[in-house]
Amino acid sequence: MSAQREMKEKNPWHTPLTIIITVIGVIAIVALVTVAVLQNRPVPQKYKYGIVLDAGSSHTALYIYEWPAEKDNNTGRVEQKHSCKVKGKGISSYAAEPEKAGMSLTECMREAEMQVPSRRHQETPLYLGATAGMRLLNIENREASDKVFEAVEKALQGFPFSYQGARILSGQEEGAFGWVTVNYLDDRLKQGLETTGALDLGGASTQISFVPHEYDISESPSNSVAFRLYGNDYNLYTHSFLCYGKDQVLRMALAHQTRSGPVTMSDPCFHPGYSVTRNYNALYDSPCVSERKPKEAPLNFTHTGVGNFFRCQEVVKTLFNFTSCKYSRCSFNGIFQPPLQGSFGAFSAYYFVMNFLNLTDSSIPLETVKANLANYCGTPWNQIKQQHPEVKEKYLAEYCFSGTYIVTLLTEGYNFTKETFSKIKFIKEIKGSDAGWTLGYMLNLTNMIPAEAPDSPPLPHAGYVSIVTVIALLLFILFILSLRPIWPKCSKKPQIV
Ligand SMILES: O=P(O)(O)OP(=O)(O)OP(=O)(O)OC[C@H]1O[C@@H](n2cnc3c(O)ncnc32)[C@H](O)[C@@H]1O
Repeated sequence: MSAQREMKEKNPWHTPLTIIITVIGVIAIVALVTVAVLQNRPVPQKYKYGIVLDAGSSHTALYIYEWPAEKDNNTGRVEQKHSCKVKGKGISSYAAEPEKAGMSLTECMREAEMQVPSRRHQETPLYLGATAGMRLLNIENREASDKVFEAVEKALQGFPFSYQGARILSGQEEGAFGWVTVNYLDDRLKQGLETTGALDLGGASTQISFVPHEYDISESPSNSVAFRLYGNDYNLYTHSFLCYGKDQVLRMALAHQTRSGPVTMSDPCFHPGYSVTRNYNALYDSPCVSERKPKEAPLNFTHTGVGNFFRCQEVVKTLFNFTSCKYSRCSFNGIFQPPLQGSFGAFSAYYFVMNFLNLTDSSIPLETVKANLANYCGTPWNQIKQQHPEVKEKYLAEYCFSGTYIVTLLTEGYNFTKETFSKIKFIKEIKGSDAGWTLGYMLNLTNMIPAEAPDSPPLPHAGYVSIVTVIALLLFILFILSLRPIWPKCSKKPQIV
């Protein structure tokens, strides 16, 4: 009989109910994990672009910025993708032949056409902001300044971008947007950290911007800019000194030393052995010095170097007026300045000059900076030229003057002490983007920095998917456990069917 019976071991879990529950559970988990994986797979990033032309006094530079396309609602990071230095001088130098100002931009604009994907050309905003060179031309000859803008506009409209206009930035805007750039790139604005001040030294103007500790805005309203960024309020102090950029201040120093119209001038700010012939008309051809032109002067004068840092500092100090101040405190020329606060980023010519002189390291004490400058200025011109054959001779000749000016401006002008001097970082760029006003200008015009902090979901996406998956698994296990009463009983004996 037992031979006719078929004996089978029956697995107690093999009931239809448990099989169905298990299959559904497994499908659900696979589905969840698939969704999680698909949601988190890296998708090719799409970018949007913006172009800003910085039409400075000494030259024009083009900057292309990019940011993730799906995040232009204030959360994506804007970065510099490309920059192009326009060949030749700044647009203000084309006052006599304005069309050439427009033409000068062509090469960099063509580069921009290549850099920005063509499907994005039409929606890419293009701005041109002019600074102190055009401010001076506008003061000197309004008509010529308008003509330069006309030519530039015409040239820029010929490119396929969304042209948003060309204008002169006020000194206040230049200072404030430089501050925005530095603090945006350092992530200080989004995180609500103490901000860094911005020191910008151009060719024709210089800017100082920082958030003072205790600050009575009403003392000098024209020096204050209020911002609300990412939910934080900032009362920024900013001032731009026209004519105190590196090139114009040199003109002022030369004008001061040639005020009696000499044939030969010995200059402590230039190396011993340096000697060039300069033209009086060319030197005084700027609103920064034109009124001081000596009545009786020869056509040219011989500019010779003596190379003495301390005497050069005395010359530079004569360019600052410390006698009148109608406010509680001033920097120079009767301009209000509250006490300095926090650390500073110094860029543009501050960086070019201090980098050449190997003085960008903040740990170098102020006294050592001065001693190095004294040594550098005293070095004969021939030796300097031999040591730096690769550097443009115009720049090379001026580093002694510019270094002396920088130290004097910072200490005597802005009142940095030997303690606070070490809080200045000489920088060219931050995280791959150049320090300067252009990025801040574009962020402002495209409303890319919101006044309020954007509401962000409490969890990042990946965290959210993981938590949902874990909870689903737990629920599934609980469900299985809740079915315990109907679980088949295990029997050790084989069942006979
Ligand atoms: O803001 P404005 O005043 O209009 O001037 P800019 O925009 O032309 O000024 P930049 O920051 O481009 O340059 C500042 C100055 O530094 C000079 N410069 C540029 N590169 C330099 C280098 O390598 N060494 C020394 N000086 C340099 C340049 O000629 C200017 O006089």
